[in-house]
Amino acid sequence: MSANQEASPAAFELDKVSKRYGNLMALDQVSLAFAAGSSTALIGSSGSGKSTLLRVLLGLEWPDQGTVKADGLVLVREHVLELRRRVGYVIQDGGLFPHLTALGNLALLPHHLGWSRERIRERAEALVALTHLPQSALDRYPAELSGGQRQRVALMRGLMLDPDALLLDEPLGALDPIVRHELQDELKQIFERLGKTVIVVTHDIAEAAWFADRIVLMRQGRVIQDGSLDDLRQRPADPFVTRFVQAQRTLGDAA
Ligand SMILES: Nc1ncnc2c1ncn2[C@@H]1O[C@H](COP(=O)(O)OP(=O)(O)OP(=O)(O)O)[C@@H](O)[C@H]1O
Repeated sequence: MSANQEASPAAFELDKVSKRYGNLMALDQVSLAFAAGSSTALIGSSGSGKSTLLRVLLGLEWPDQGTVKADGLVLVREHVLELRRRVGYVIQDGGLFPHLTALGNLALLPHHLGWSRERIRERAEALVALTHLPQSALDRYPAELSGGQRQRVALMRGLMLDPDALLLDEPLGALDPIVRHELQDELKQIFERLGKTVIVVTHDIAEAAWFADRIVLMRQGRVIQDGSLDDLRQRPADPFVTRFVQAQRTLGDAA
């Protein structure tokens, strides 16, 4: 995905996309565009369709109706493998293969693409520096890593092929508050430094606002509001937005 120019197409675009599982509308006429190089947070209650939206963008699920475009081109099955090489995908708990070391997990796709061992090691070491993973962790199995280290390896795996975009599905959901806070800082710096298109799913509105100026709030497969944190707080599009914002506890509530 090319640099952020006025004339360049959106990195991703959904046009009236619907996805149904049996009677359940996981996505209901969703239209959204994500500019190249932009960061967006998707929030919403459980089951509102956030993960499905990411999966549809990656061609892991196919809409029943509507079109998905990547870089201005309608996504078709023949292009999905090529798209996945250009888009890093990071999920909660990392989704690492337990029988492979961290380096083995990082090497899987590059090895498949014919990269040499030296090139893989070199890229992994560059990412160790970027993500602050201890070097020694590369040779450990996922069960021998902390939750934060596993998430760092998962992020490194998403970045191995230097993708144009990163889709992150609750990347920090399973972490303790201190590690989560640390990784929020680091991820934000990484996003800013790399300038990639980022779409991050989170349940936490403060985290959403930390990562992105643009917040898309979903409910029951629909986009309820698309704007800034300020828009959500000051100009809620629906009473649900206010309920969602107010449902996030702050320390002040406990005092
Ligand atoms: N493969 C599937 N088969 C059947 N139903 C599914 C499938 N995947 C998702 N769903 C349903 O579609 C709806 C949207 O799911 P999705 O995972 O996209 O929501 P979400 O907003 O990411 O939720 P959470 O925040 O809990 O992860 C849910 O009701 C879910 O149960």
